[in-house]
Amino acid sequence: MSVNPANPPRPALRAADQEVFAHITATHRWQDIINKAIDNIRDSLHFSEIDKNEEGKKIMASMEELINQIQRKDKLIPIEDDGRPDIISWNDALNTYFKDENWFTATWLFAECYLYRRIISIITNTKHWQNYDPYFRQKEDAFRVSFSSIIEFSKRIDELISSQKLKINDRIIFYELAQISLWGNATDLSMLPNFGFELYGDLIFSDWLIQSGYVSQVYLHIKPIPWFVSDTTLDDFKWLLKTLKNNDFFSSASEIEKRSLEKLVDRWQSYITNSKWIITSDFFWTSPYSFWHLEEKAPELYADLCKSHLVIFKGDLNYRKLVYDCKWETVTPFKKAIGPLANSKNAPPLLSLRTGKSDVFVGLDDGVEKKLGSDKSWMYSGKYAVIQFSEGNK
Ligand SMILES: O=P(O)(O)OC[C@H]1O[C@](O)(CO)[C@@H](O)[C@@H]1O
Repeated sequence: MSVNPANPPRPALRAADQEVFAHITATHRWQDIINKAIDNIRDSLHFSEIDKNEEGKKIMASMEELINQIQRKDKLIPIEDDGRPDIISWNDALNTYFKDENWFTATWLFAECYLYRRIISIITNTKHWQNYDPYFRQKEDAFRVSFSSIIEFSKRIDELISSQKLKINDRIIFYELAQISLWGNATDLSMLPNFGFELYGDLIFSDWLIQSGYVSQVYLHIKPIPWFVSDTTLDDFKWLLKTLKNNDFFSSASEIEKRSLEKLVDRWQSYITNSKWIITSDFFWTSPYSFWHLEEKAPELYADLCKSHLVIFKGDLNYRKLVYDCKWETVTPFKKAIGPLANSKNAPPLLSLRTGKSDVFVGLDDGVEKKLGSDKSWMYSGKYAVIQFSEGNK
């Protein structure tokens, strides 16, 4: 049988397997995430907006029903059409590969992506809440607690840029910024914040890459819908730039600090105006498919990525999609585990920055797994990270 979403190259991770982290996410984490979204909607109800409130209450009821479906281990049902362009492909994948499966027997990758897509369908199918982001409040709170690091980095980037102009310590700076970008992703919004600092850290890194002259353009691939709580949407991106210039938000910052933030945002906005930063989005990123299917399912996106000198994948979900979220031996070479993305014609050079938050690691040296012990929580604790590279096949 060919490799497909129900038949990954190695046995799939499934929530039904009580030994794996997938099980914990399906039995606890998903419900926490939905409950927080329900709380956010409840807090957004406003006494004067009767129609909107009624709809909000219906959304909350549908989300509660979603929790019940998970707890009862119901079969996965088609996603209600919400008019978004990916709905047909989603339901095709469901019917083709997971028709009689439930939340626990389907592959973890499919079931988890399906959960986030179901949430968005509930919200989109309304009049007053269509563009509501059920995770925005967590993202905003996360940003607030990163306040001092944000200010610190706006000052530091200026210094980095001037030291770069003197061509000092390039390698060290690159290494440090890549690490900030990597560890900014160490936690999850269901536990601790990551959006606030993660996106900011990634933009600081992109800024330096442009300023250093190492790259002339950066494509930032964002999500077309709210996704896995902390993932960045276009609204998040705009909000970040606006908020960095918001004197009220940063009211306790000194004048010098405010000026450094303003300078930073002005530069970032000029990158957008001058097409040095290109913000782009594709529904493939919020599809249930592993990146093994990138070329087949999103040929134009794949062709665009192939033009890049380096494609950087950030985060745990991207890693799971790169390696097909299955039970590889930890010593499996990274390039083997990413399959076609390493060896298809024109495959681009690719770098993965990932802190471990799920049950899959590849590319480890012999003996490393043994050293880390039989308790497999090291894989998903967020304590360990991998930086892995494939030179592609140009
Ligand atoms: O934001 P990231 O790093 O992609 O993390 C998402 C990951 O977090 C988890 O939800 C587990 O905490 C995984 O299911 C998923 O792979």
